[in-house]
Amino acid sequence: MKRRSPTNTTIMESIEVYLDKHLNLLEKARQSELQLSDDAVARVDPKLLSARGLACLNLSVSRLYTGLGGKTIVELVPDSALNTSARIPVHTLRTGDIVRIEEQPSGSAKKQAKQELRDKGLAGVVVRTTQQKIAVALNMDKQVNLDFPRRMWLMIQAVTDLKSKASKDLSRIMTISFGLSKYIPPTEYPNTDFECLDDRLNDSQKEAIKFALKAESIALIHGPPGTGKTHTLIEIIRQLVAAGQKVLVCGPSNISVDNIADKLAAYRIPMVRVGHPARVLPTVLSSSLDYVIQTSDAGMLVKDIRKEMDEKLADVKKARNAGDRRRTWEDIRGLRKECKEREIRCTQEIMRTSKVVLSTLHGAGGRDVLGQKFDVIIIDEAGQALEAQCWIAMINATKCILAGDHLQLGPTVPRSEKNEFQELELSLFERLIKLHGPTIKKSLSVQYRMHQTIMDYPSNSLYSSSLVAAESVQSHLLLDLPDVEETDDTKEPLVFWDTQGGDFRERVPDDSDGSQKRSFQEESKSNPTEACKHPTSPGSISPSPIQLTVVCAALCNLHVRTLVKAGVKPSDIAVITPYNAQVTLLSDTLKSDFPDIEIGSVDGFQGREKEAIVLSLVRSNEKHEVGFLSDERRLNGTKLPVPKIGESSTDGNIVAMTRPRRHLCVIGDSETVSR
Ligand SMILES: Nc1ncnc2c1ncn2[C@@H]1O[C@H](COP(=O)(O)OP(=O)(O)OP(=O)(O)O)[C@@H](O)[C@H]1O
Repeated sequence: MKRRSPTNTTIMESIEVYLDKHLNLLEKARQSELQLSDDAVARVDPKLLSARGLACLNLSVSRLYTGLGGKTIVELVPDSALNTSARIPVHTLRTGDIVRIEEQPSGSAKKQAKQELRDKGLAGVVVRTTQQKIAVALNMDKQVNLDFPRRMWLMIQAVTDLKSKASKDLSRIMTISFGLSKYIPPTEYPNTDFECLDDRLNDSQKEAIKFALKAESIALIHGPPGTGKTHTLIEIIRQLVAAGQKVLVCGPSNISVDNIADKLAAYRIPMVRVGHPARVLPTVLSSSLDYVIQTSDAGMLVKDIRKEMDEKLADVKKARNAGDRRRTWEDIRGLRKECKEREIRCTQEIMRTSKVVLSTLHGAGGRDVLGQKFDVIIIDEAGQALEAQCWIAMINATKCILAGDHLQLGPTVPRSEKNEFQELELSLFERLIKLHGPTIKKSLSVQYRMHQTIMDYPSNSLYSSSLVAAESVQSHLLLDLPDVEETDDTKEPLVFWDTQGGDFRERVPDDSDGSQKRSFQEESKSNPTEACKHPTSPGSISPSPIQLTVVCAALCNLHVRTLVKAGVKPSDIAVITPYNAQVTLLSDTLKSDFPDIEIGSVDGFQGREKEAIVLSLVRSNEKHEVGFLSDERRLNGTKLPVPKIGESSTDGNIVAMTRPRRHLCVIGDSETVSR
């Protein structure tokens, strides 16, 4: 029998099938997201949302003013008629979060009346939170309303474009991505044509840089945690700019883009960061498009218009009747339009002259970036991006460099009971490696973050023991930091507080309100014992930091306090937990004493590092259910070995375990987690 190889026609057909399937899943995901956000915000009792830290109730408007980019900012404070305290109750809202502001219906209001109030609500982005106020930039302009369904819509557009191109003019990147062309790696790197601008680069980084610069159309850089992926990309960007090329740098999240912008800022390269200023790191704000516009000559004119808008906004309050009010709003709308038009002209000029443009992958689908021509597109954290997200930026590209680690958290897809979106979890980065094998990538191997002991577990379980700890970090400990005393904790890189056997069952909120709350409960567990402020009997808990020791009680608070007492700065510590409810509880108990401590979720901490990480795993129940922790995505597609007490620690969050530099403390029930 003769073996036949597939013809181009059959391959084209299979590409079409693949893209159609993708489109179908994205559309379903969009519908499901719309429904979910509806469920979460519209149908769940606001009190329940507030108890989860996802909403703030009983606030009133204290001020309206115009902020960066001509956006109307509304400042909210506790309503004195409904609150005894001037402090906003504990919540998890952070700068950059997309929120809705709605008038609160009275408890007795009819369902329809409540819905009407909801429909009148406005979306916005949190620009500032303090204990006394929350400021929100209102989204008057639909363009900037990048909520999840809209982001899905951008992805659907990208795949639709891809499908139409697939039938006529496929670029080289596309033929490689769909297996129509073989990947031919740039095999020769004459040393003469490459001189590093950064003399600290190690050999694997230099190899990856040469590979990426030489590649004709596409190159992948695989960077396990702390191996200097961002560092390597900075050198690539500097080299490209030095060669007169224009570069678009993207990532799936704001933080992935800002990590690069932050480091690039030191080299004074003309760059601009596109995106909502409230969602940009403060250190990057001076490169943000809105800021650059504001400080330009054209921006000065815009500033005057904004001043006039503020005066008009103040006039709205003073208006004597509905007619006056309507006319003032019309004036404001006119001024806002003028402001926008001037800003668009100014934006085009800035985009034209910037050598480096940075934006999220979704931002690349916005009008500021669309229409610009780039020589190279760089995507960082590509292992975390949905394939469709990458195509938003790559659709017209002639050369792409993708950097990432497909073994860390993959793309986040909407949850569904039937697991129907699982196929979307395969990132383009991972698919390309599967399609073309290791020839399409170069891997970085020296890590500059973790102590050797912290590194060993992720290295052995995920990276075939290929990671090497740089000399500068392999034995560094908390006690080596200035002003830190030597204690049992500060001289240990790895501590496991095992709550197994102790009476530390998790708290499930009262379910008196019916089944609609179940998903919230399932998503958000808290374990008050792990988070409690005053340990019940600290004397009975041996704080001896023996690696992976079984102790009766493991208390997150106690551990943090012990570290701080030994001289570790709260700003060098982060507490990570997979559940929002635990974040709220920990914020409640720790933040007032240590405002600089970071408390967050596993997903939110990807790409970050701290000297010490306390990982609170929460789950501890009779049935030994691990729920979220057993999520394959969080296990990076790798089956974890069952831990043997005293031998190795394990949890579903290896990613979180790769964030500390000198000290990792894992708190959890070894029996629950091992199952
Ligand atoms: N060649 C090098 N020499 C010395 N330090 C380095 C080198 N490369 C990177 N580093 C340092 O290693 C740390 C991690 O680098 P970077 O943030 O670029 O890693 P990463 O791979 O992007 O990390 P992750 O993806 O895990 O967040 C940084 O502190 C960086 O300064």
